[in-house]
Amino acid sequence: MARYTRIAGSIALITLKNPPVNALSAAVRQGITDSVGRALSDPEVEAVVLCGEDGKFCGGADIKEFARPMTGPGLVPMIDAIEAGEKPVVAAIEGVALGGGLELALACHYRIAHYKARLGLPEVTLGLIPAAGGTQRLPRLIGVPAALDLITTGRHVSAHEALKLGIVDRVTDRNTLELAVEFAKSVSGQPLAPRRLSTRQPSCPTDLDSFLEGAMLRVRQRARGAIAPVACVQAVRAAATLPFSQGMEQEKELMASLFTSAQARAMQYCFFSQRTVGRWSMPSGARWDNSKAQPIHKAAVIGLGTMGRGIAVSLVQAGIPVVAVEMETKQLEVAKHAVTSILEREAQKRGKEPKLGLIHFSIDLQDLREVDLVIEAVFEDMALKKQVFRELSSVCRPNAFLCTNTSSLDVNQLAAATRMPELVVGMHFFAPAHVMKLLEVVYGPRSSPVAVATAMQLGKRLGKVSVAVGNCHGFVGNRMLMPYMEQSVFLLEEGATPEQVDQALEEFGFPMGVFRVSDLSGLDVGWKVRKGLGLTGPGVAPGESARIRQGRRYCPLPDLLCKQGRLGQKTGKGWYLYDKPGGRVAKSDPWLHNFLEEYRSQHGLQAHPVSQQEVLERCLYSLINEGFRILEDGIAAGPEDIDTIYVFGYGWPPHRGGPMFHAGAVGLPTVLEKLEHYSQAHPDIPQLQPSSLLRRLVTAGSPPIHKWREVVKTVHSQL
Ligand SMILES: CC/C=C\C=C\CC(=O)SCCNC(=O)CCNC(=O)[C@H](O)C(C)(C)COP(=O)(O)OP(=O)(O)OC[C@H]1O[C@@H](n2cnc3c(N)ncnc32)[C@H](O)[C@@H]1OP(=O)(O)O
Repeated sequence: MARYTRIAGSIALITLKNPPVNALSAAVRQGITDSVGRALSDPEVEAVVLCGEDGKFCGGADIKEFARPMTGPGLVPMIDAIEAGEKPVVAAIEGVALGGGLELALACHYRIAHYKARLGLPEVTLGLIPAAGGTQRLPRLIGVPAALDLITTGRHVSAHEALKLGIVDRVTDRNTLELAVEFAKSVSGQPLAPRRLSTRQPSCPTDLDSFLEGAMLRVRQRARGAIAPVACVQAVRAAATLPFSQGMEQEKELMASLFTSAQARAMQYCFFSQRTVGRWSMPSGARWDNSKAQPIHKAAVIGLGTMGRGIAVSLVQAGIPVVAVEMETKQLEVAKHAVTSILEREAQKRGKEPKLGLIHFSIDLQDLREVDLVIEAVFEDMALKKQVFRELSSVCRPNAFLCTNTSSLDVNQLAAATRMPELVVGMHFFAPAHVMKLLEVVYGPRSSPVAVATAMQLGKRLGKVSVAVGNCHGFVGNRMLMPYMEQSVFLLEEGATPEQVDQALEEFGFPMGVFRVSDLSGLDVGWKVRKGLGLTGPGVAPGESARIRQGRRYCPLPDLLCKQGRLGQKTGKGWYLYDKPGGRVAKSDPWLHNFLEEYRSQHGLQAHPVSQQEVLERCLYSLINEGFRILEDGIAAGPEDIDTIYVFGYGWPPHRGGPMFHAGAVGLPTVLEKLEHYSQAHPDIPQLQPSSLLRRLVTAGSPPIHKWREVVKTVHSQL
């Protein structure tokens, strides 16, 4: 709803009231419409101030209403009525003005923002365009190039940037409402026509056509198949080339095609999933709302390789004092230089001073005596990590939390090396750790709820999307990646090329195919893991066939490349060829194609054409199948957790919702049928055998994804 009050004699104050973000629900739209009508018709009212309750202007349209039939007044007529009114309306923006919230503010004649406010049109991130006039008014206010940037990226801007761009008229560190009321009084009676954005001409680059063509090209490349960013460019083109009313018509048509699209549904599911994972739970019954996080006043990072440096930077940027530890002076100096330059570069990007005073570099573990939490980020080696944990356990305060940054190692084994195993959790960061949004918080059987709550809370402070997961090899993300990667190399044995597999995956929407990713991260990473698992190297039983391990199909191709020193970009060759070691541009490598042919003939393998469909089905459905097993095992609390991990950490295209959402969208019976088909064709690949949870879900009539947890619960209760 909206509250109407009269203040300072002649000012009508309309306050949006719909916690937690004052979203524009039907009741709020009705309240605004009624209040604006009342203010305009009251002769004693000279001007109107519009604000949001509880220091938040407005978080936009109520996304929860999108799935229901529309009721109440429309957003567009409500907004148009404000702009057309004969009394000045001033938006007093605190907190956020996002999406429909900013569109509402753009219809006001003046905008005053608190310096901490954030503004933006993030509709594109929900698979939509700003269709309450946002695509038509913003270009008329700040020009086509700046508006196009904000609308196609959906990025939020600070109040100061909004002032520079011309979105707001004033920024204040005072009481925004008081200033807005003073301001409203001062502009009362002044002509309103120049303040109505719908009547303005947008400022366009002189070479508008080539500018828009270039923008469309860039947006298509970045969009990876998403349709909303393309529609954003089309709508802004309409603003630049058509009168306002025709632009509004185009905006409406474009929105109509997006609103009910599968992509919009997927992206809105991602939005809510990201919030769902914050309400974490553990099989023990510990949950986000019954477990209290401890405050972290000071932290430490042990091991300043690539991961440790990124983690230290994240902590400092979040304002947390850090002790950064390396084992030797020389390594410490190199790391110190690297961390300092990242901090300086990042601060410069944000127009701030680097918080260099917050970090203390040391080679002395005794410096950890005062810290509340340690993140160990040494080399991925169990014996080494155990040694570090033993030392930490004797040096740190008894109640200090000990976290390991590991991508697959057993958190429980590390916990066992300490005096307080309940204070040990995994914090699986993704490289580069100060950039990537995902954090897997891994609890072992002995991790206490308070340790999990503290790590989750810390993740939030670092600006991460944190997902609590159980302890198993590879946790959620990497465990699901294993069958996916295995299928990709099996497909090479059967006749595909890395180029074909990558192209299929990139057309699906991944930023990079599996082989290009492997070249980027280094083939030796997986080689080491496979050695650890006894799949290659000295751990393999003598006489075991090259293509069978532990009774199932194995592909030695990645190991063979590693043995030849083809480790990917760093050695200038891997699955592709690069112009030099460290080169970034992947080229097809005739050597590799010959090598694959020789390999197939050596092993008596008949190459056959592999279709794009087969690549996608085998790679993606094997990954999804593992996701079902993870749910069954209770490693992830729900499909939203898995999907959030994949969207934020593994490049899964958000417009496809995540792997589990995708399975639901394709249809669970189809996924099951395809897995059965491939499993029969390849009985030596157990990962293709459909999981029992998938079968159960299909038997239960393939319920919608938000009901899967109930089916998982019945599985667990029967165990
Ligand atoms: C013809 C026109 C038809 C449609 C027009 C659509 C235009 C639009 O306006 S689309 C919506 C655009 N707005 C957004 O995309 C903003 C989304 N929200 C956010 O980015 C954030 O929530 C935030 C506003 C920046 C606040 O962040 P934070 O303080 O971290 O809180 P959260 O945990 O994210 O959110 C708290 C709580 O509020 C719910 N929520 C947030 N925004 C909306 C919304 N627009 N509609 C409905 N609900 C919203 C969110 O889900 C959380 O709910 P929980 O139940 O607590 O999980």
